[in-house]
Amino acid sequence: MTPQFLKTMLDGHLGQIFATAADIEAAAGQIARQIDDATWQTPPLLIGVMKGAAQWTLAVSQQLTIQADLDFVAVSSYTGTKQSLPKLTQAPTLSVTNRHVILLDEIIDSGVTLAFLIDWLHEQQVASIQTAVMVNKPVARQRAVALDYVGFTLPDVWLVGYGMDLDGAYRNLPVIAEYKTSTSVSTADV
Ligand SMILES: O=P(O)(O)OC[C@H]1O[C@H](OP(=O)(O)OP(=O)(O)O)[C@H](O)[C@@H]1O
Ligand SMILES: Nc1nc2[nH]cnc2c(=O)[nH]1
Repeated sequence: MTPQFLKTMLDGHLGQIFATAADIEAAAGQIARQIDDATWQTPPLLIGVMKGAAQWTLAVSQQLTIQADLDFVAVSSYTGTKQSLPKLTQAPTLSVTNRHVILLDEIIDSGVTLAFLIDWLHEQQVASIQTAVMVNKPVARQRAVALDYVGFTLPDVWLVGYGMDLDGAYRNLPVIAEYKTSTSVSTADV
């Protein structure tokens, strides 16, 4: 049974629900355990990629039991479902030089955003970079990016919820859901 409010909010565009809030918290917890168990010469610096990665960054960072620093960058490259060149609209406030950075993003799709940020972090002379993504959509990859921690690997459909948007909407949905660009009326899931 799909909560009625999701159907109402997405108004005929709701497709498959791939993960609930509980599934996402559990995936974030497993990743936090792996980060806990890794060997760190200095506390890692977690950097969330705003806006979309806000929820994911907190889900992972709040389940860590080791000391870690937390910061954010803002990058924007999508208007609707169309991508343009990524722009760094906000740099981290902490110094990243010589830091062991964990980049957290809620989704990797073409890979252009994370590849751009990884290049930028190398220019700032970080000590190391790891990546932790909530969703890996590998089908349309254009830039290869090494993924250290992955929550869910999903098909090539437009996703919304848990930070993922369509023109700014739906980020607050507590699930990862498919947004169908063509509307359909179904009674199967009522
Ligand atoms: O792998 P890619 O194809 O580059 O896509 C991934 C990026 O797309 C979204 O960013 P968006 O530009 O929509 O900004 P947002 O975080 O503000 O939603 C998302 O937050 C990722 O950062
Ligand atoms: N919201 C959202 N942002 C993306 N950026 C790249 N792929 C996606 C996607 O499927 N959904």
